[in-house]
Amino acid sequence: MPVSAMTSNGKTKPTPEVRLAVLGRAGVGKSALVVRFLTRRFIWEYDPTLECTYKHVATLDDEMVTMEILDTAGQIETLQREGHIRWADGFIFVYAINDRQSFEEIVKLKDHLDDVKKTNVQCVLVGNKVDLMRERDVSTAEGMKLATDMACAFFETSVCEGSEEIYELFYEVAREVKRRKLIETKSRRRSSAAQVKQVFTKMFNPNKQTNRQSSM
Ligand SMILES: Nc1nc2c(ncn2[C@@H]2O[C@H](COP(=O)(O)OP(=O)(O)OP(=O)(O)O)[C@@H](O)[C@H]2O)c(=O)[nH]1
Repeated sequence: MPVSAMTSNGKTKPTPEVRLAVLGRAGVGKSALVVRFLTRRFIWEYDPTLECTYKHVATLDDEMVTMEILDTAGQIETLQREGHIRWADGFIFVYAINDRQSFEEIVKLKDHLDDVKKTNVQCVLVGNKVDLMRERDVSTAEGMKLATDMACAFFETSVCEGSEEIYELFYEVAREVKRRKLIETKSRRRSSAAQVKQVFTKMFNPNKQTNRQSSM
């Protein structure tokens, strides 16, 4: 059921919804990241095969927003992943800094996303497990470079240590999605207002076009 917020004139309006999907190779810490964001707690083990969607109401820039967060499983069929991509408005790409393959997989995931969405999407890139510094296999500079190529923000996190970036990154992508939706709504309204104007012009000035043609 959609969540509602009370407006200043006493009416209720549904809060905008932002759907986020968390993508990345198995074992990079996607479930841990989502659970840390929602509960501020770290749980060491999760069922790797489980996919979960969570609903979370947050206050973003003085407005309530309902966030739906899909924690995907690392190993899934392409068709299933396409379904996730179509469902979501924004994406959190996660790799582990001690797992080079997980970093390389991000490029493939982003390409797949671009193929399915065929439009610019809001996303962030996350290099997790920075507490395992000695096992580091992907440098911060490489992460930053990839984020620049993907035109998105970059965060390094340690979900087990609970770095503040975890909260920031969810809000960053939700804020971007909200902004895009607002722009889309405005331009939709503008184009339907233009259509209405055109209909009225035709109804009340049926000869307008003819006159213009004859005066040429
Ligand atoms: N050291 C360390 N371990 C972490 C961190 N985040 C997650 N882990 C551990 O990494 C393992 C995998 O974490 P998950 O959250 O299950 O990873 P996942 O990406 O959801 O994996 P799948 O569900 O298989 O796709 C678990 O043992 C976590 O405890 C972190 O920041 N540091």
